[in-house]
Amino acid sequence: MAKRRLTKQQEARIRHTQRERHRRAERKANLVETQLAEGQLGSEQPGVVQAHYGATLAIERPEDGQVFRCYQRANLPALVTGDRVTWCAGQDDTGVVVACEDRRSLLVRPDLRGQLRPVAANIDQIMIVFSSIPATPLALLDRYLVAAALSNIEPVLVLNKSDLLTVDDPYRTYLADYAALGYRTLLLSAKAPLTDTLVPELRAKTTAFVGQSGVGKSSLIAQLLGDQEDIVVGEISEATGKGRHTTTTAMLYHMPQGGDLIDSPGIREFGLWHVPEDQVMQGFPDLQAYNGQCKFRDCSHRDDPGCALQAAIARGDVLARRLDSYHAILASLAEVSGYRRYE
Ligand SMILES: Nc1nc2c(ncn2[C@@H]2O[C@H](COP(=O)(O)OP(=O)(O)OP(=O)(O)O)[C@@H](O)[C@H]2O)c(=O)[nH]1
Ligand SMILES: [Zn+2]
Repeated sequence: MAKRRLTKQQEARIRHTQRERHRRAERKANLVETQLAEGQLGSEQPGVVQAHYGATLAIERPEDGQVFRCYQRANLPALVTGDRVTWCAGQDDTGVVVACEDRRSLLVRPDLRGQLRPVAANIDQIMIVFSSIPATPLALLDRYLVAAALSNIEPVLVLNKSDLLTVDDPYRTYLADYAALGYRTLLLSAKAPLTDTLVPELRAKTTAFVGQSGVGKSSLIAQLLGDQEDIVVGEISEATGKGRHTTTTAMLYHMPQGGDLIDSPGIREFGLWHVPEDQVMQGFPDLQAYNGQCKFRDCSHRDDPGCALQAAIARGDVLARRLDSYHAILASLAEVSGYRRYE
């Protein structure tokens, strides 16, 4: 996927265009309300939010894949990519969204003022991609797992670049450790066909890919989408005048071999969004099993007497590095107050 590096001038132009578009959209939204009131719109039909641009939504009609530029009724909550909606067609590939289905899951992230904003809906699973080169820190993987647990989205640990692993590579052990903890795991290479590895895991589901820079997310996604990305984004550009290079909104794609993909630069950084300190333990089911069994209620799980976690480690029932990871994540949260560090 193309990387975006914009100059200040380009950014200013984009902001200007966005403001203009927003104004036009507001006028259109009023018009749409009038049309709706006067019965000038088509009958209600199902749709999927494929992308979200300021005040307009790209709504895909599932039966033929055609994309419509829609406004949403004022009484609806903020809709996001992945939302299943009911909408009515207007003139010239436009329409209005009149209802939104309940969401199976919702990714939210704090904005610059710390308010949680929805980013994408109905994601079923998150592929946490990692590699030995560059070496992904295990605490980072654990951080993604915390974020996945808090979002109620199933994580899958994907060790990419299997072609670079040595026979006794420690990353093989790390992957096996996660499998032993009960997580789904995959070992694969973006340099090889994904037909028997990744593809079957994606069917009939909506997936997002996350992971640190350089682990191979773009390579995997490019192989999964083929030429699709251009086709889909091309359609949107035509409808809204917004080119692909200015698109930072989450996009929903259909993968030719089955399943949907929701992707954006922001979503790829998913695990680095703020995590509330008191909920970090939720991403560590193996540690959580012992939570509350320590001698002291305010046990720091370090060298306190009667710590159930330290005892479990000593018995070999818990991996020491998972507790290290837990402490590292807590420390990183305490270091700088709030989410800004992770923006
Ligand atoms: N040997 C090997 N190289 C790979 C594999 N997957 C990706 N690469 C290479 O790793 C480098 C980084 O891959 P990308 O797909 O750009 O990684 P990314 O995760 O999208 O990185 P960002 O865009 O920075 O987030 C590229 O040079 C790829 O060719 C793999 O399975 N094996
Ligand atoms: Zn303890």
